[in-house]
Parts: sequence; structure tokens; C-alpha cells
Amino acid sequence: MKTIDDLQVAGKRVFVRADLNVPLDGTTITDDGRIRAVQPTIAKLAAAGARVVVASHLGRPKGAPDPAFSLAPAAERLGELLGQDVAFATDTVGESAQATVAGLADGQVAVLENLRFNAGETSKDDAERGAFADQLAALADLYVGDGFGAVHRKHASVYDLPARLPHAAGDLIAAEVTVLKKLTEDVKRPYAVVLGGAKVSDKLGVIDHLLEKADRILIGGGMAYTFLKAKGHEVGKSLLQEDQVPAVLEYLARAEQKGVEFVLPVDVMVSTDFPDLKTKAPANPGTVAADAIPADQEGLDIGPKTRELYAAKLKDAATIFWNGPMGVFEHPDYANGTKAVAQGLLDSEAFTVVGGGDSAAAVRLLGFDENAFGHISTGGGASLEYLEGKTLPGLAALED
Ligand SMILES: Nc1ncnc2c1ncn2[C@@H]1O[C@H](COP(=O)(O)OP(=O)(O)O)[C@@H](O)[C@H]1O
Ligand SMILES: O=C(OP(=O)(O)O)[C@H](O)COP(=O)(O)O
Repeated sequence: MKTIDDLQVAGKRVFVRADLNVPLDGTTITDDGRIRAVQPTIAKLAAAGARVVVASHLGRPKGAPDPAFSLAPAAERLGELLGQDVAFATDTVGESAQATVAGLADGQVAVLENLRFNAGETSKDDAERGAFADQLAALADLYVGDGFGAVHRKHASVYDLPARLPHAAGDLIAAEVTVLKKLTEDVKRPYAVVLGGAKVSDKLGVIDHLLEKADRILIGGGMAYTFLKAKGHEVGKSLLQEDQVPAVLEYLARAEQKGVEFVLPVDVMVSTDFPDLKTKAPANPGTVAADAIPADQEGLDIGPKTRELYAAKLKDAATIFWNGPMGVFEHPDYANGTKAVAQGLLDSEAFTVVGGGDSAAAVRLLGFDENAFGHISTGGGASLEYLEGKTLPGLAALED
């Protein structure tokens, strides 16, 4: 893979595919970690005289403009971090984008509006994605892939665009791959993996591979309820991926055969209603045994006994990989499980890797020192699929 140092960027329009998918409260960025992570690449290109065109997705809009998912706040924050004005195009490939890019002088930076406001970005149809990639390619001379959090997506800006322009990997992708590679080669044991979060259907599949690698797999977050259901327990209104129950049963059986330890919640925090994340009004959750979730309740965090159990299961690990919060950490009443796991990583002697936009944000928002962890990856699904040994579209596309 070429790096940006291999490119002649002075005077050129350089398209940087970043992952600026940051958590927002309205238009306020609650954690800017992903912007800080890619800022050095953008600063380096600008300092070398490039006209930098930054593009990203944010959230999952449905292929059409939606102001709730605008990248305008991210563009503003990027400008603050760079200490220079950053232009913002109010569309991605239309008149505003074309005029904004045409107006860039050497060393200046622009951010385009959310790539996913265009159906072509995420289309499964090669021709539709290709047509959108052609429009993006018209805005640039060179391509730098540095959105590590999205390299597992076969999307136009990640996969099709680099085939149309001379390309290189940015410094963030290079750094992420260097650390994650270590976990695929020589892993110190016991190797514990903690999985949680809300993107359950995306992430359940990686367990298939982890069963060949990990010694211990701890399950929390929204993912836990599909496991509890597979164990024959009712899960009330909790997140459930019913169609994955047979796969989970197979994982549990294979783990037993292989001597891989699956650790599931023994108790959970529940409520009849999803908490108000805006006002953070007290939610007064109840605590119930994991096999006794009432039909009208939703599991929103691991319970106190599970917190202790998970801390104990992490204590003697030599390597820990963690993706996905243990609960709805954005509300203080459901943050304790995520806090306990973060603390569990720090209390171990292990080499620790935390992956994922929300997991990394949770660590910082809950007051932990990010430098105390071995590595904080900007990608959750991306790092899991990398560890799986899969060919990631956004990395394959950067190869020569
Ligand atoms: N039990 C649960 N029910 C619903 N949502 C949950 C639950 N546990 C965690 N979450 C949510 O999961 C989200 C993060 O999931 P995900 O995007 O998969 O993680 P990451 O970005 O770290 O890869 C958080 O917004 C959190 O509120
Ligand atoms: O947040 C992201 O992934 P993550 O939650 O796995 O860390 C990336 O920005 C990818 O977003 P997507 O899962 O909507 O494609």
C-alpha cells in the first residue's frame, strides 16, 4: 500500500475519505475522537500544498438529504482543530460541492456534505455505485483513504472511487492496521474478547471466527439478548435478533467442544421505557436475573453481579479486545456496565484494544484516560472484520 508520502500533492485536489461519524446531541458533537484521529492526515496534506476535499458519512440516512445527519458540525470542529478556515459544501457532488472545490487554493480544506445523502454511496448495484463514484472522481485528482471505521463497507467512496484515482492510505489507516495486525499474528493468552453494542446483526457473525482465536468471549449490550433467548429465556422488549438464534445455538455448542468460555449476563438492568437521552431524566431502572426479564421490560445494561463477574473474567487476561458498550451508556443510569468493563481492562495486565465509534466515545465520556489503553481503534465493525482475516473492501482498494 502506498502512503501519502508517496504522493505528489502540491497544487492537487486530494479527496480524503474520512470517518467523521461522530456522536451528536442535536448539532453538538459529544465526542470528537474520530475528527482528532484524522486531523493529522488532513493537516499534513494541507501543509504540503494540497487542496484537500474531505468526505465522510454520518449516521445512516436513507440515501437522501436529512438535516439531522449534516456534517456541518464536524466541518466546523475540523476547522477549530486545524486552526484554519474549512469550507463546507451543502451537497456532496452538486453545484455547491463543485463551486467549493473550485474555490480552494493550495493548502485549503473543504468538507463535503454527508456521502449517504446520495443513494449511490451505499447501493448494492455496482453500476449505481460506480456512477456516484464517477461524480466524486470529478472533484479530485488524487485519493487518500483514511476512514478506517468504514473500510469494511463496499461503498462508492470507500471501494469504487480509489479504483478511479491514483490512491494511497492515510496515516490513520496505516496506524490502525499496524496495531490490529499484531492481534492476528502473535496473541498473548488468555485472550478475552468483549462484545456488546447495538449493531447486533453486523457483529454476531464475527463470533464464528472468534471461536477459533479467543479463549473467553464476554457478551453484553444489545447482543446479549439474542444469547439469552437462545438459552431459552424470554427477553421482553429487549433488542433481539430472532433469526440469529440458531446461529447462536451453534456458537454455544462449538464453544463447549473447543473449550472456549462464553460468559453471559447473570443479571440485567431493565425498564419499561427507553430512557430520555436528551434530558437524562432519572430512569429508575430495575435489576432482574437474566432468566427473569418481564415481558413489558427492556434490558438496557448488564446488572451489578454481571459487572463483578466480567471484571473477574478480565483480570487474568493477557490480551483483551473490546467492541460495543455494555448498555445504553449515554444515560447515567445505564452506564455502569460499560464503566465496569472499561475499568476491568485497566485493572488487568493485558494488552488492551478498544474498537468502535461508540465504545471509544464511551471510554472518554465516562472519564477514562484514553492513553491508559493499549490502543483505541476508530472502527468497531472494521476492526472486528480485520481480526476475522476478511478482505476489507476499503483496504483492498488501496493496494496497488
Ligand atoms: N441493551 C441495549 N439496548 C439498546 N441499545 C444498546 C444496548 N446496549 C448498548 N446499546 C447501544 O449501543 C450503541 C453502540 O453500539 P455499536 O454502534 O454497535 O458500538 P460501536 O460504535 O462501539 O461499534 C450505543 O449507542 C448504546 O446506547
Ligand atoms: O460507526 C461506525 O462503525 P462502528 O459502530 O462499528 O464503530 C462507522 O462509522 C461505520 O458506520 P456504519 O456501521 O453505519 O457503516
